[in-house]
Amino acid sequence: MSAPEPPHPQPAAQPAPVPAREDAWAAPVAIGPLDATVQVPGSKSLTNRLLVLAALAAGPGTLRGALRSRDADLMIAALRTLGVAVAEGGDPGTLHVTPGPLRGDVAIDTGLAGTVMRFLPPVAALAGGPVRFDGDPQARVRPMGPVLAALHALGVKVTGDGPGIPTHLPFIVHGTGRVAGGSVDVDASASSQFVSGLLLAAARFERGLTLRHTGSTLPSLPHIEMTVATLRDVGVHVDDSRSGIWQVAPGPVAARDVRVEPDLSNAAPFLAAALVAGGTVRVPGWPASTTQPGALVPGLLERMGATTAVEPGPGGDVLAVTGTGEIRGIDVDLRAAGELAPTVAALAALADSPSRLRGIAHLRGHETDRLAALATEITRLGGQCEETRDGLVVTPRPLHGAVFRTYADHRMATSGALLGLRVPGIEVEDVATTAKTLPGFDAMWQRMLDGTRDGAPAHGSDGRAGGSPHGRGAGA
Ligand SMILES: O=C(O)C1=C[C@@H](OP(=O)(O)O)[C@@H](O)[C@H](O)C1
Ligand SMILES: C=C(OP(=O)(O)O)C(=O)O
Repeated sequence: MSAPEPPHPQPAAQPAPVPAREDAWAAPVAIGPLDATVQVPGSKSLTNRLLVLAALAAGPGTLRGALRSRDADLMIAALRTLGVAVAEGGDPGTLHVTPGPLRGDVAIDTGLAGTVMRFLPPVAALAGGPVRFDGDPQARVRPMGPVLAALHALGVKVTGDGPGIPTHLPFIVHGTGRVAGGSVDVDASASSQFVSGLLLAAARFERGLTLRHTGSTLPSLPHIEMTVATLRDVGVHVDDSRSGIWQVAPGPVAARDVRVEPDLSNAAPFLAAALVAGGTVRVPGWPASTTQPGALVPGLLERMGATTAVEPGPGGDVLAVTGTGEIRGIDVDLRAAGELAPTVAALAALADSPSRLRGIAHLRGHETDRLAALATEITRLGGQCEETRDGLVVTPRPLHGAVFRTYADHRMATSGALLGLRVPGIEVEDVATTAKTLPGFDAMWQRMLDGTRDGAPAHGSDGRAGGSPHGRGAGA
């Protein structure tokens, strides 16, 4: 590993032990190698982009395999509030979206969803009146300024509780039914979602949009590429040939019938579990090509000691990750895939050598300050994890059980679960926070440990492995 950066100023005291809350979840310890297949629901990022595009489309469209979780349901509720009809099909993952004239004089609850708070203000600018946005207390500290300043620069009135252009929730976007569009500069170094939100609505601006990123760094580029790809899939012309500049032509958004890929970032902790416990974890439906940053998961896990294989399955490719229980430290720039940092940090705390995670200063504006949260909670378990200017340095130490605080952050909860596979006595506070993107996470985690598939026992009463071409619990 290269020389670690000097640590960011740390609190002098060790984190105090916290008493277990009644809702704390005793993370199960793995008692042997895993052999499980985990069916992961639809991608949050794709579901919420496809919902927005369906709402802006020229006619009714359908999403299949859509995520149903707090973030997705907040998006659905917000679109309904704006006058878009979203109806469930035969199963909850099928959503029929019928656009309508966008209504003003309404209020939108963003919860803690970055995709809702950053993607919908440009849509609200197309509504026929003021749209008020507010969210969870923690949402009120997430950065919003650049997207609101961009709307202001494009001629949209945006007001907050104080003077000037607001930089945080709550705020009001004063829709007039039209946005002239044109050129705008945006500093997206705090979140790629500022770019994605503006691009998603831009084809409906009269002159389209030319957006230039002005900041020194740009996180989550795959998520911007996902935005561009989903726009092109609905017939919108996007020129991204110049680095840091995106040009969206004005024009209709086509209605589509689309299938949502599984959420590869949510697959990450399950696949990482194979490194911690040893054995094999498989995720069916692994896309052959994708713009999801979770595409980096196999390579990252290989660098940390796993072997990976893509196997053909009845419902498409199955990614299989196999570990021995030995984990290697890693020095990695996670700028492109900050969502994976909590999983990598948990693995790093269990590794046999130090790790350095770089390029993720923007995680300080996620669901919580994720760098501080990870450093505090890994330290609470007896580990050593220090913040740097743009990441974390993790030095493995023997860990012990404690309450693992989650700060309303779903990915803190999944990190705690991963650590708990090896460290007895970890109690994950508020595991229900995983409902942000993965409701039922704790039951899925237990099923993975039981080696079951979709709740079915892995072994029949005769003790033989359940029938599938891939061994116990496998199959799409
Ligand atoms: O556009 C998206 O769907 C997302 C972009 C990323 O945001 P940041 O660029 O703010 O990290 C990512 O972390 C988030 O979970 C989802
Ligand atoms: C940062 C995340 O979410 P959000 O979409 O709320 O930004 C995340 O899911 O890791």
